[in-house]
Amino acid sequence: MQIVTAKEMYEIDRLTIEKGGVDGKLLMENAGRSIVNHMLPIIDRTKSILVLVGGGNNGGDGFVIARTLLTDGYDVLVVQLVPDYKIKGEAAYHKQLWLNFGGIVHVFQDTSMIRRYLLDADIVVDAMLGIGISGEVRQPLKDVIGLVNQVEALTISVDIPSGLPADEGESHFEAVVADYTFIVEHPKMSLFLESCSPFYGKWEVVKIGLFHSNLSSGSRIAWRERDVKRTLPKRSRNSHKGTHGRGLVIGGSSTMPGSIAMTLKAALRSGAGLITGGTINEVFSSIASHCVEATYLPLLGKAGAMTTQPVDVSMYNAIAIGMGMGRNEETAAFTRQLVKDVTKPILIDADGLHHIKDDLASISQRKQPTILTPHPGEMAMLTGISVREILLHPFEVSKQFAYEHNVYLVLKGPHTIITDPNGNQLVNTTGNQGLAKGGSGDVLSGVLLAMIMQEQSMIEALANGCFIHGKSADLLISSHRSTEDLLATDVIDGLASVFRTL
Ligand SMILES: NC(=O)C1=CN([C@@H]2O[C@H](COP(=O)(O)OP(=O)(O)OC[C@H]3O[C@@H](n4cnc5c(N)ncnc54)[C@H](O)[C@@H]3O)[C@@H](O)[C@H]2O)[C@@H](O)CC1
Ligand SMILES: Nc1ncnc2c1ncn2[C@@H]1O[C@H](COP(=O)(O)OP(=O)(O)O)[C@@H](O)[C@H]1O
Ligand SMILES: [K+]
Repeated sequence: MQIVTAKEMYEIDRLTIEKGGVDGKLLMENAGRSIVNHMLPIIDRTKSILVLVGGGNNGGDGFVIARTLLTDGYDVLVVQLVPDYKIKGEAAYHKQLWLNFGGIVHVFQDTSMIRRYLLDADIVVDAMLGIGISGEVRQPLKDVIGLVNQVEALTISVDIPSGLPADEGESHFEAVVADYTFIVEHPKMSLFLESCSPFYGKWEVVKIGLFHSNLSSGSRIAWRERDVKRTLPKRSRNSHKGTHGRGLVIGGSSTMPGSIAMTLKAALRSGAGLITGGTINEVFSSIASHCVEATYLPLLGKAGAMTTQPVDVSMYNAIAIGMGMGRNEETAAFTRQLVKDVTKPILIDADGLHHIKDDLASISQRKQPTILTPHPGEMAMLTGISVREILLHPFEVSKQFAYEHNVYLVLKGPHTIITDPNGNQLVNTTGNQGLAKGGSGDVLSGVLLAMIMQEQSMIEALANGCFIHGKSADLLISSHRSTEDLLATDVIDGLASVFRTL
């Protein structure tokens, strides 16, 4: 499912009309009708429906929705928020159809009129502003958006909640807080931004028959279950433990022994053939009892943390480093040296990211894939860009960084963005706030390590790992866990139910 900017969406519209020969009026009809089909399970004939129509094509969709519902016997009222002369083109055509079919258009007079209609409505269809918004919302729409957000009625937004930007980078907006949004054809970038996603409510993408095209701006795809099912390698009946990779996890320190244990266990639970934990002597005993299936590589420690030493990694297919290592300077030097020497794919997380912060130039020279898995705070530390700016432009910041440093970047969050060194991006669609707890990242690293050792493209392996990790949390909170009590170790246990369905 391609994620688009407003500009890309207009380009796809244009191609559909010019190359595909599909009339814009037909597309609008398709959009309105498809949205009604998606609305039917959540509305019923006893409810009164108010359609708020703006001056662009989003409003045009609103006229089609109103007509489709009216002809199906629903109680529908249309309020047009702009003067008649502003309704043009395809929207004017569909307004005329609405009138031909016996519909009435109530033109906006003042906010008290809107307040009255809103109080009488059970359902509000928000077709005021779509992806054509520019600048701050003007009056009277600004007030109307405020009123829509005050009333009890169920709010259904068409394509995008009115007032919300489609793209990243906007920090000031006033928008409808929708209960449902039916997104036309492609999710817009803002659906995956922390500041914007709550406005969408529950969402679904409705297909209207647009042209399929490869955008010149590179691929940006929402990674869903069907993608995982398509790309996840199947375990052969004849496989042996060596087939699924031999992985090394380096981490842990006297104060943080648990994190490496979680990474080891998660890797094993995600199909890795053989996993070794590289950690200091004083940590072994405490973690070995938690993960008896792993083997261990003793490393030299000083003051409870790893110190500089050579490590033979020749027998491993991939390495994960950083979890629970601590920030000691000798540990940092050890990490930097290892990352430089190792000619295997290497995943760097947590403290490991701090250690390589000033060594990104040598990372970009690596011939084998380097995978960095920062959360926004770690990304800020790596880039010198504030967390606020990162969250405002996560797609752009990720793309620049991955390209500049020749790395695979997994920028973690409610919508984790995975970027390859060419700037292709996959966005995870699973996970919930139960994961916002210590240890979730360690588990993710283990799942990712297992994935990258199995045959699949690197970016898909990372996206599959993120999907599986989030899905485990989703299944757990839909059964016997809550977002409050969910623990990282539960997410490891939950991996079984995810793999059974894939
Ligand atoms: N080809 C088509 O006809 C299709 C149109 N579609 C719909 O069309 C929408 C995009 O249509 P448009 O490009 O006409 O854009 P919009 O419908 O988002 O709105 C543009 C209108 O809003 C006004 N406006 C812009 N910024 C404003 C602000 N800050 N405050 C107040 N008013 C403002 C403009 O004056 C203009 O009248 C999509 O979101 C989608 O709903 C889809 O149905 C897909 C197919
Ligand atoms: N609100 C949320 N919704 C969905 N996933 C989340 C949320 N918060 C965190 N996560 C996921 O949980 C993991 C947290 O990783 P990280 O921040 O490194 O945790 P830690 O360092 O505590 O182990 C990431 O995979 C992230 O995507
Ligand atoms: K809208």
